[in-house]
Amino acid sequence: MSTTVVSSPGKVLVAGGYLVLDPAYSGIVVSTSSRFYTIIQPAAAPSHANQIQVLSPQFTQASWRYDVTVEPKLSVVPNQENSSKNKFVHQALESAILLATEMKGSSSVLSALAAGLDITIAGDNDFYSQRAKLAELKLPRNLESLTKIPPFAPTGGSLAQVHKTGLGSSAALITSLVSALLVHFSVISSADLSEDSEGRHLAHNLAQYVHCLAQGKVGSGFDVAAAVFGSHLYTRFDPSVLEDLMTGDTTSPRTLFPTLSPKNRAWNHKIRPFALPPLTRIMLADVDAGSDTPSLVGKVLKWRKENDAEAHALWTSIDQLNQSLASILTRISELHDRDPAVYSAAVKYLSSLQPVQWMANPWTPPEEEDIMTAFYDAHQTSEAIRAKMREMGRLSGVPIEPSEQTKLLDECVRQAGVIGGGVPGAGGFDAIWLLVCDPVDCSPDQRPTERIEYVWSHYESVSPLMAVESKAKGSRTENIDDIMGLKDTLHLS
Ligand SMILES: Nc1ncnc2c1ncn2[C@@H]1O[C@H](COP(=O)(O)OP(=O)(O)OP(=O)(O)O)[C@@H](O)[C@H]1O
Ligand SMILES: C[C@@](O)(CCOP(=O)(O)O)CC(=O)O
Repeated sequence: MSTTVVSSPGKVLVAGGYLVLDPAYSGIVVSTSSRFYTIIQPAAAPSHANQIQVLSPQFTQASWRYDVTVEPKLSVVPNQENSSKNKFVHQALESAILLATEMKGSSSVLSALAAGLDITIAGDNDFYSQRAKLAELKLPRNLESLTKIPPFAPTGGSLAQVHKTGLGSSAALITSLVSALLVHFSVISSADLSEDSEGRHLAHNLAQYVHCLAQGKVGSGFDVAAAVFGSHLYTRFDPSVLEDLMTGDTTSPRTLFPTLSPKNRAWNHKIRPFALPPLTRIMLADVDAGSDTPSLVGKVLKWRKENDAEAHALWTSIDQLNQSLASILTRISELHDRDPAVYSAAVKYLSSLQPVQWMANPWTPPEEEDIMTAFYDAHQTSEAIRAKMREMGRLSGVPIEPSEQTKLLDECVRQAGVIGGGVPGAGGFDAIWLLVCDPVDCSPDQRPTERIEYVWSHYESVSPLMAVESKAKGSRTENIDDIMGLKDTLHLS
């Protein structure tokens, strides 16, 4: 049996934090070029029938063995010699293999496991903070320096110690792992993953289920949806779809397919198309601006519950702004398609001016006016979203955009060619995102990206990430030779 490689992207929730937990609202999710990769191969040592070895070479103590029994009842049991547990990997293996036995039959699964399997998991460097590595290499914290760190670099510690950057490592990992298993066990085809097929929706439903099981709760699921479908406008599914599988005795025989089937109408999430406009670039940074507050979500939801009317008004106004931002960005893409040359000239012009100056030029060529107006609207709207999210933070007593982040973001969004920015997802001290103009024919020192790097270089707390928006829409199968450094770094033959 041949090697299967599946990758799934990370995510940035640009708008819709907290709102997206409620199916009445939606969020703008951008998927990243930074991906998680799962590589499945027949075991190197053929004596390991029905045994699965999982390896995460970027971490210490990150190798897990599982013994699989298919009949009379499926079980995936961690080997006693494992030096650590990995609930996420364990749940992914158990559920994906159970689903495969339901759909393909025990004998098909047994024959795929006959020689044992070696599974390797690798995440792009962006998923884990590279701040310490840059300091160790005595390199400045900029994009150029990040290219000098080898791909899939060892983090130097264990999974429990690693400093994550918020790109959704567990969602991307689970999505790539369960999708690779479904392909390897021939439950779905490689093509299914990249098409709007039932197979792709099955992989989505399975990944959502496993992620909820491993996290012990049903989250909004935008991170898994981004890993499966790529950038989109997300409306969550009603958590009751997973109620039966999540509650009760999960060790007793379960049947997954009736619930996870793409034909199950209880999966009522909505994935609407979205992409960032041409000649713009998302810039992300790992920020170390203050103490971490893990209970942000609980506190905000408590305030919402206790202040129903005020919260309803605030949620409604934020949702209107979020939806406006999504439609303005979509309109900007349409303006590009109408006349790419005019659009390109307009982006070059916008790149040289601060947003406050964008509408001030009386000599703007008439054919560029709509484009300038749309970019200015995007800027105004994303600033208005920030203001409302600060209000949410103030009212609920939670640092959604703490003052340290406000100072940094204000300085960034004042720069020439910067459309907008914010604190992604739940907010806090750990990250920021910016959307900047990225013109084609422009000298390097005139580029908004360079200007932002210069601003960031003055902040001890800021370390950029490499990611741009993923051009491929969600999960896909890969040829291992096409992924720079994957074979070498992982010592795969
Ligand atoms: N490279 C990896 N190999 C194996 N397991 C991993 C890997 N990366 C993450 N995991 C699993 O995911 C878990 C982390 O999940 P958690 O939900 O805490 O992160 P997250 O919220 O997705 O992180 P972030 O959004 O900051 O990337 C780890 O404990 C581990 O079980
Ligand atoms: C607050 C919330 O809406 C977004 C959390 O996003 P992030 O993990 O901070 O990127 C929670 C959720 O949607 O699961």
